[in-house]
Amino acid sequence: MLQFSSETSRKETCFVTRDELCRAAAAMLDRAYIPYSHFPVGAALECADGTVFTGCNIENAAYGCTICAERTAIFKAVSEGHRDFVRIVIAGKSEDYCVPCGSCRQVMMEFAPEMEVICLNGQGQARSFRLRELLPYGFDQSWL
Ligand SMILES: O=c1ccn([C@H]2C[C@H](O)[C@@H](CO)O2)c(=O)[nH]1
Ligand SMILES: [Zn+2]
Repeated sequence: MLQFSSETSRKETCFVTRDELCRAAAAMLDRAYIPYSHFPVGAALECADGTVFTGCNIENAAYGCTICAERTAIFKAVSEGHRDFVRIVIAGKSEDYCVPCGSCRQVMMEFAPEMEVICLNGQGQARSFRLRELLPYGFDQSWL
């Protein structure tokens, strides 16, 4: 868990700039455990109160046990009592913007259907989406 203090601080809580959030996501690329794919991904998730949770992808010899960077960050947040997500940055190293997989989109939909998803490529360029754009007609609690 990270708490940033910057000039963007509002009220008594600390809020992170988009740039800081992008840097936090990119810094997680070095933590990725990727002996099989060699495809590092980093993530930084901002909660409504300004708390930031980071994550990386963690692979396993039983490939299906692999967890994505986004879900690492989200599950860290939920397990610490945070469910109100504002935005997530996903950082990759390739030329293409690193977009979230279907499972991660579904997990984001559970908690924050209106959240912003910012995808970075290896050059640090960003492309921003709304989760609803990435997962139209997503399945949620309203169906149950
Ligand atoms: O958005 C994504 C897409 C893929 N991966 C990981 C899973 C696996 O470790 C590697 C290759 O799929 O990248 C993520 O962490 N996030
Ligand atoms: Zn994923």
